[in-house]
Amino acid sequence: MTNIIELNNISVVFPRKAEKIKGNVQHTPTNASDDQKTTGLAAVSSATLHVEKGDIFGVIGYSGAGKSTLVRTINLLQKPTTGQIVINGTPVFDSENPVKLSGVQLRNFRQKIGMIFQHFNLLSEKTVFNNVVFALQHTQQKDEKTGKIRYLTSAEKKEKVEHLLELVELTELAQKYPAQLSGGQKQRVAIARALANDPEILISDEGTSALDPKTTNQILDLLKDLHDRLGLTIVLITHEMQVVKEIANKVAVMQNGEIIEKNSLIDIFADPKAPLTKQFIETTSSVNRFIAGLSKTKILQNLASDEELIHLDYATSALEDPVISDITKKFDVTTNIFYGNVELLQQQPFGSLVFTLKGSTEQRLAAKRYFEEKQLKFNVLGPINEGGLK
Ligand SMILES: Nc1ncnc2c1ncn2[C@@H]1O[C@H](COP(=O)(O)OP(=O)(O)OP(=O)(O)O)[C@@H](O)[C@H]1O
Repeated sequence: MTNIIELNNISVVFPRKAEKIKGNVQHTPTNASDDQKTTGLAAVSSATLHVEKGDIFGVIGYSGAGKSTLVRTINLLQKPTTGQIVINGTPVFDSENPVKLSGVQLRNFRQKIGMIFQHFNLLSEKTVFNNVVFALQHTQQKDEKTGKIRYLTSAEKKEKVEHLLELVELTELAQKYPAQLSGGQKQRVAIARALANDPEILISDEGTSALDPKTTNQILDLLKDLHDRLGLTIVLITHEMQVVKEIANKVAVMQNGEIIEKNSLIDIFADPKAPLTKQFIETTSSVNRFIAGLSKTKILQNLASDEELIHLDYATSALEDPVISDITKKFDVTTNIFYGNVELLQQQPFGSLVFTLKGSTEQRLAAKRYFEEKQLKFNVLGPINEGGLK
């Protein structure tokens, strides 16, 4: 697969205006100039992000981590201080070998990168139809008869907008104004507008953050559907791991202007390295809360002498066997599930189970060896020794 977006060693240093700075980003990038080191605050430090065509790349971090600043460099809404940007194989920014883009080139390049925002940014005095058609005002195409480049005709624009509104299922609301729409509907208008110039890349800057959970899922389903149908590459900024989990295939975690971890979604969830990544993952699962609450239950005290309480994570990349039913058949153990949350991540089972394993010492050992063979992470939560959990 080819990289459609390459952000290489990007740093963005803003002039030091303490009152404007939300986070505590006190460091400067190693490749910043001496001047920037003394006068600037680094919103992004030496960040490298490669996005392949067709990726849905989630960029996650808390407020002030530098996500928006980094992602806004993709369409040069934010100029990096240092680094290099290559879009679709064409360098569009390089601090070492400056790239000169004319106003028209810059506009054409930006038109191919759609963007949606948390607060939709619709024009309140324009109807849904006119909000979308607005994005076509500078659009040009080759005239089929004359071969000359010209602006779209009104009829062409109308046809295009109608098609876009159909894509986002808003045909009936074409003549409504933003104030008459729900948040989800407003974001659909913004998506239609973002797609007006047939972009290959769509950037969502907290596009679902202002929406309730049900509407968030509907918008994420729509984005996934548009990704599949139009072959879009999507870069999704969010502070919610659940959003990433729903649709992304890759993830980058940002903290203090740096990308501290990046990987495929499955590998991030299966083997998170940074403490912040672990924290984000924990927000999407309640297994740790369940385990922490065990002491308030009688589950551990009530374990029989031939019983263990097991916490097992489904987190391997190729797990298809029904392991629980396997162990009961193969090793004649019995199980009782107390907690279970297994879902599909990129079509692979992922989640956790907490269950008792009952049988002779040998049978239980054989079952645990089987988990090991399947490369499943597990730990024994009980019985409790004097020293605490075994
Ligand atoms: N134009 C600017 N001038 C000065 N500082 C800025 C500017 N834009 C952003 N910053 C600062 O850069 C840092 C990173 O901000 P950024 O908006 O990229 O973070 P974020 O992770 O997207 O957070 P949020 O979700 O809150 O927008 C913050 O400390 C912010 O205050």
